[in-house]
Amino acid sequence: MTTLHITNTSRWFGNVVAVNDITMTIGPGVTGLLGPNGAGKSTLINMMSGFLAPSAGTVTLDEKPIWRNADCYRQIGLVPEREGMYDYLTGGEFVLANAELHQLPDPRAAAAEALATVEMTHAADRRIDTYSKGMRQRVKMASALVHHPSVLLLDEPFNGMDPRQRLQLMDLLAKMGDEGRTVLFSSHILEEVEQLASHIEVVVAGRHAASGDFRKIRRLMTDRPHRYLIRSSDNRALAAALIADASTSGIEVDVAEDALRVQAVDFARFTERLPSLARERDIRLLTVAPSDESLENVFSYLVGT
Ligand SMILES: Nc1ncnc2c1ncn2[C@@H]1O[C@H](COP(=O)(O)OP(=O)(O)OP(=O)(O)O)[C@@H](O)[C@H]1O
Repeated sequence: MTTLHITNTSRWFGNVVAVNDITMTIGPGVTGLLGPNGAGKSTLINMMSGFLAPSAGTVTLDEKPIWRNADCYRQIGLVPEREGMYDYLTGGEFVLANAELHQLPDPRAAAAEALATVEMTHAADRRIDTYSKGMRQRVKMASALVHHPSVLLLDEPFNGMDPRQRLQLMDLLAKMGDEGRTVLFSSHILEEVEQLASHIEVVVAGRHAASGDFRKIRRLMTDRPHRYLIRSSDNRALAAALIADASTSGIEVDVAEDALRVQAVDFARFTERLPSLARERDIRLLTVAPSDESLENVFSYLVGT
């Protein structure tokens, strides 16, 4: 069993605080690290993989600090977000180089096995600059897996993959999680995380926003107050009906937009009541659009900013 502990960890770059006093534990199975762009996910992953020292706090693997600890590196595989590959090598040579760096007893066999795991054997002798983005991603994955690490860290691994490649990678990660490996992947796409990880850690603006079961956190997100932009055949009559209903806490008539801006406090009740309130008054609903659905807003709600 391999467990990563991040304890009161911060990392700053000059006066930018990328990670701000985060404490979390990542155990065996698949964990999703979710957060909008710039939240600090890559910085966290780089500290977990030993590429970056924490400015404060500790990052440990089974109680041992990871920074400058070669024993830990042997247990960790990293699939970085950046491309940064030697394009003039073939995929096979690239994976082999990593097998040799790890001083594996039979680097060729290990490289061949890792390439087979990601279904890249057929393209192993082609230069990396002829690969598609998805193929590059798979070769990076093979290189991270070549030494059979017990911890696999992946930074935005699904970026640029087509749906089939995405499913393949999801299956592979799920299998590794089931085998008892500690797998952590970052993403800013809720649906991606939902499909693969039952346990998630949410970071927003460098801070730890939520941790735990995906469904619990999804419910928190769904239950938050929502804002809508509504256009109808009679905005003022609809506004009067909505303000009398307990599902709504605020309404603004936006004359310029010829619309209503509505704050719904009870999401489930609001989505059920709005159509009936309109129907009862012969009002036609023309537009009902959420106006605060960006991930940043959803996440900000979780951290209470
Ligand atoms: N080497 C660096 N020097 C200066 N600032 C940095 C450095 N690395 C990261 N940052 C800053 O730290 C913050 C967090 O960045 P980080 O890349 O960890 O976020 P992220 O959640 O991975 O975002 P993305 O999904 O866009 O990669 C950002 O404000 C970023 O600009």
